[in-house]
Amino acid sequence: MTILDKIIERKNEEIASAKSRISLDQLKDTQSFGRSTYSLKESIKNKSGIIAEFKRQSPSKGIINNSVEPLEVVSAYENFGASGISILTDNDFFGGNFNDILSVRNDIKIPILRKDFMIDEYQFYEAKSIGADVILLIASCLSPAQVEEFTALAHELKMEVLLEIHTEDELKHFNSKIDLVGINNRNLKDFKVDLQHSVQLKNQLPKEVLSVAESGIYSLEDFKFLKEKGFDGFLMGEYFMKNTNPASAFEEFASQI
Ligand SMILES: O=P(O)(O)OC[C@@H](O)[C@@H](O)c1c[nH]c2ccccc12
Repeated sequence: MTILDKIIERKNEEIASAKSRISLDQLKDTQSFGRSTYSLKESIKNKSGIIAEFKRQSPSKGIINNSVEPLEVVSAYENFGASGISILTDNDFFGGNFNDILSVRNDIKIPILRKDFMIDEYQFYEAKSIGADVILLIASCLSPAQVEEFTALAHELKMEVLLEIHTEDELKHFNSKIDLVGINNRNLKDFKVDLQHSVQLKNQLPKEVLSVAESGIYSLEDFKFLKEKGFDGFLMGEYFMKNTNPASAFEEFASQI
């Protein structure tokens, strides 16, 4: 059983228990009041392209940073030019929770990506109710038909979709309704990072599609390499979060690009 299988198994239990507390019908009545929606497609074109991730821990790295508050970190990311914010809401494996989005959404005026393992329509209503603008769909957890169905649902709820792929085979999950395609430089099965592989995969996507390089961007050189190869967005978590002060790490990085 891979780590991804374990995460999905646990996610199914988590969703079942959430449904027993709040039914889908009840959830549908919950509005994300007081927050306008922001487009990542727009913001990626107009700013640095960096989607900075608030990430406390991960299965591959263990604890990354357990002593910073989401608002102090993500508002600095916004101020220093991030195109968007990614916030992990998976608790068991990544140490995140809904409150990490709830506690920042009224102060953040750039798109917020709810980063989780989306496998059930229930989670899309949850995402909307906590104030997310963008949803991640991971191809390796879904069928192409589910990707289509969930994309339509996200759009109905006025959220954009970032489809994450990692293999050539997963290119078949792409459809023209998808807003952005993320290519994960990290293989979720063995955690290996390969930037060249991502570039090769990107070149097989239609030219006009907005592309995001995800994970394992650990230096200015990595960033510049991927930018040169035509990526529009850059999803970066650990590089900033591993510092005692992620905000100043972001500021320094942003001043060099
Ligand atoms: O911390 P990194 O290596 O910069 O990676 C960020 C982000 O890409 C990574 O957290 C991620 C990419 N796809 C995911 C899917 C689920 C959970 C996490 C992820």
